[in-house]
Amino acid sequence: MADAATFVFDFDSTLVRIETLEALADLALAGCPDAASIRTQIGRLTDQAMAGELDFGEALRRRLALLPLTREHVATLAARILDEGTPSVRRNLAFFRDNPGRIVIVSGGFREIIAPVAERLGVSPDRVLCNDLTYDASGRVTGVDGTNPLSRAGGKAEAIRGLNLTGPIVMIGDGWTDAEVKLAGAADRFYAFTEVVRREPVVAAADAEVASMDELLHAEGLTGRWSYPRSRMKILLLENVHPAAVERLEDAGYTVDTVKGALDEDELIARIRGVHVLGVRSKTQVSARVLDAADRLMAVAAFCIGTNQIDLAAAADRGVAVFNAPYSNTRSVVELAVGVMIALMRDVTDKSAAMHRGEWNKSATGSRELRGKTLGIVGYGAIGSQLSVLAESLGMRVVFHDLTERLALGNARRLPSLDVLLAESDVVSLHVDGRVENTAIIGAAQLARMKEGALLLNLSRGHIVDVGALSQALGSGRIGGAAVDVFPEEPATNADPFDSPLRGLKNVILTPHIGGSTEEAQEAIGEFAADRLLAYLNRGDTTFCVNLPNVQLAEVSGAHRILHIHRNQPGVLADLNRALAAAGLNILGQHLKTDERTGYVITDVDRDYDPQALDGLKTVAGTLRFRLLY
Ligand SMILES: NC(=O)C1=CN([C@@H]2O[C@H](COP(=O)(O)OP(=O)(O)OC[C@H]3O[C@@H](n4cnc5c(N)ncnc54)[C@H](O)[C@@H]3O)[C@@H](O)[C@H]2O)C=CC1
Ligand SMILES: O=C(O)CCC(=O)C(=O)O
Repeated sequence: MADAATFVFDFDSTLVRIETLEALADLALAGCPDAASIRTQIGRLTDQAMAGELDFGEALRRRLALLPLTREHVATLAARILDEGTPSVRRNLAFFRDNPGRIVIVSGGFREIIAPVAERLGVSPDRVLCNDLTYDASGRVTGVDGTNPLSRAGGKAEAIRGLNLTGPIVMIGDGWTDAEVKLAGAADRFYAFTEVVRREPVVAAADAEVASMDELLHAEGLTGRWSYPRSRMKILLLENVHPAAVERLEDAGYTVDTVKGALDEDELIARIRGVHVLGVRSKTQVSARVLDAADRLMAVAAFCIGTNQIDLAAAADRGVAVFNAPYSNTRSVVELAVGVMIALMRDVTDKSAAMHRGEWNKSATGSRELRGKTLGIVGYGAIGSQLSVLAESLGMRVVFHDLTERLALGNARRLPSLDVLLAESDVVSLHVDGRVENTAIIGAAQLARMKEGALLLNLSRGHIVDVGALSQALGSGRIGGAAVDVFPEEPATNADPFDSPLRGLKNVILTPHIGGSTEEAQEAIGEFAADRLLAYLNRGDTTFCVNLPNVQLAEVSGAHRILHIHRNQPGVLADLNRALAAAGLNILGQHLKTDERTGYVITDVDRDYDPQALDGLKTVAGTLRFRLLY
């Protein structure tokens, strides 16, 4: 049988996320007046050596000579070096512990610092190849042991050869001295490790680049902490999603790309290949055509409440989960609705505009209080019912109409139809969702049923109102004023122009779809939606998913998890379990949840199985998507 590969790891910026010598310089130079200039010189020498521009041994000697380094400084760094582990190495300690005979550490760094890390990783001292510092009688560092090949240029290749390893040798590191090992013929493969630092010449000289231990193990066909390297999973976030989301997703190890504005269908089709997760807000249309072009897509997140911009059924039919943030901007919309109601009642915006033109018009005519007026809320969901509470506390009477049964809060009264509500209300506020059937539910006929001079608010979706009819009703004075935040056609970015028949009308407040645009709401949405995505990607949890059955799941522990999304048709679970049994997989736990369209089966199995056995599961009739998680 062929010998298994030996993995030879560099230390600085590979197994740990620091450059040892720079950390020692920080300690040795604390309080030194020339610290900044010495540090700059040391940093430059390190970079030159790592990029292959300066002989390594020469750079090491020059750097040590610049430093008043003592045994205490070295001991201080050694005491805290375990805290400096590279994140993906810390995640994959099991790989090191399970393969003690296959790991070597080779470094131009120093034994006192490397030893604690080697011990934690289970690497025996004879497989730790590094420099030994020399000290004078007072404990000051004088240099390194010059007989050690690692104190010289090309020393890594020589040191590795000295081990007389059999089988393939795989070198992993971030620096030029690591690339040299392969160039000198002392390694069969060289991976440029770029989790901590990415050096172009090193990447260019490598057989492949790996941005984490997970990618390395995946590239070498080995089992790591995760079933798939997260850094290879591409997340594309459009429409200026809050940085809190980017941070959360990147911290979890995923690769995130952002785009400031919305993309149109063709632009999105051009960008979607290779994307595993797409994040949008209200403007990007995720159509069946887009989903067809998506070859890797697993999930879409609407970083907002509305999901009418996403073809939910088409996504479900392709096994793509869709999430939103149903409550994170609710309060912001409600506060804006209250604000514009007061502003319309008091004609604030027209009066303010007149003042800016230098006109003083102090008059109470047409200005009214909210107190005692009737607010008609159309759509008594999260926003509508929250508005109901605030409006009552301002002294308004609240009536509402909803298609489904809703709990009337406070003294709010449910009305049997939209028409009755329109006839009773002094202010009508629309908070229905953006389903296609709601197109133009407020048109000329409905406006004609409203009280003379009543106010209309639309902070839901643009297509709900026929804006041509509204413009006529406002122009004729039939409707006393309107506040409109959403439009049938909205510019894709802030740089694009806006037009509407509502422009220039008296007592009309137009806002650029900012109902949910507060700092608080955007941050909360970013965090919530990112957490939902992570729960789905990392453990298969579909809580709050709007197009697949919701299943709440704990972290996978001591098992492998098989996620199977299928068309809801007879016999799928039986077929799946037959396939699991045929593959000899031992089931530890299983959940099935279905809706009228789709089924979702989660099966936790013993880790001990032949991975090829899983192929049979993908062929179960009705399968839409299959995923393995651990
Ligand atoms: N302007 C903005 O920035 C924002 C706008 N929105 C919009 O507000 C909408 C509502 O949000 P939520 O209250 O959280 O949604 P929700 O789903 O909790 O409530 C919507 C309610 O409308 C009802 N409904 C639907 N069609 C109806 C109809 N024709 N007649 C009567 N009732 C109807 C539903 O039964 C439901 O109770 C969102 O779907 C979104 O389109 C949401 C957030 C920010
Ligand atoms: O500002 C946004 O992203 C859209 C807000 C919105 O309309 C929603 O949450 O549904």
